[in-house]
Amino acid sequence: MQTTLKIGTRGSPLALAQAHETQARLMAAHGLPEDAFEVVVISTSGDRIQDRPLSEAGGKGLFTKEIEEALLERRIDIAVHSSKDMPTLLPDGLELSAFLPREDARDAFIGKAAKAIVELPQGAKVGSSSLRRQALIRRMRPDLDVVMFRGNVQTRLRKLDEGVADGTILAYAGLKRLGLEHVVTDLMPLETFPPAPGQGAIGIETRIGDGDVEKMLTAIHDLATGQALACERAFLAALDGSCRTPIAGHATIAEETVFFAGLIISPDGTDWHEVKTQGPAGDAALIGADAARTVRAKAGEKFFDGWA
Ligand SMILES: NCc1[nH]cc(CCC(=O)O)c1CC(=O)O
Repeated sequence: MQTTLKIGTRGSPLALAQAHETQARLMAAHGLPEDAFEVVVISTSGDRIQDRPLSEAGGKGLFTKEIEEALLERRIDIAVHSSKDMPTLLPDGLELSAFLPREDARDAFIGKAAKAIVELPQGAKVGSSSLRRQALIRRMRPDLDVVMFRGNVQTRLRKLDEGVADGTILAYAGLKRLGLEHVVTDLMPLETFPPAPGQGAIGIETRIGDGDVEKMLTAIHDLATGQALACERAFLAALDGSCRTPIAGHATIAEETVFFAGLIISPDGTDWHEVKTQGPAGDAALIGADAARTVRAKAGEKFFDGWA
């Protein structure tokens, strides 16, 4: 009997679904039994903080710190994450070494009476705590009342039932992975409501130089998703850190070409700058970083004043 591969994950229903999807793909790719793996649940600060927006509590990294410590201390062998929640800079010694084939990257609207944002009456309440979603909602419908909304899908659906809000927006990918796509009443177009960099892609973090684990992951790595993510994460990295601006970015790969669309938008949704670009998929990271320079130049440094 061989040693088990320890898969580290948060304990939320979505995180567990992602860990189990990773396990299932590894089992299928290598003909391994279920007990060749152990799913190790790790609680993170992001799971414990429920009373304020994560952007206020420290933002990215809140869902990953404790899991990365476990990885570095060899209590786990791989860490399964929502790529969207991953900081652009990882701790020394760790890397994102594989991505599973991306799910639908779009945001989904869940409405109660109104089935789409355009159908909401004047002044209706839409719940979201994501800076990007808040800004994009305000851009579409400045009249709406954007209210702070956190918690898992079940909590949010209950809040909708209780009338705390008339609608909310969540990642379609997460809802699908939870088998909850039936609650979706509308899908937001990529062009007018672009997703967060990394949305819909499961990323697997490992210790740099862990050859056995890397070899194992090669069989389940999706090349196109990896290239798209390299582009989106380079875009984010080149903008991040210097500002807390809502950022959207989405790359697709076709015929060895990466197509990227990125957006930065003021939190009130009144000012935004877009970039659209393409290039060889092998240069995905360069193209993402270049797109960040382009959009930053378009916006001017003044754009970042006030919320930087
Ligand atoms: N920050 C929470 C988070 N991280 C990843 C997802 C969804 C799954 C994904 O994007 O892969 C979600 C929930 C949401 O945005 O609805």
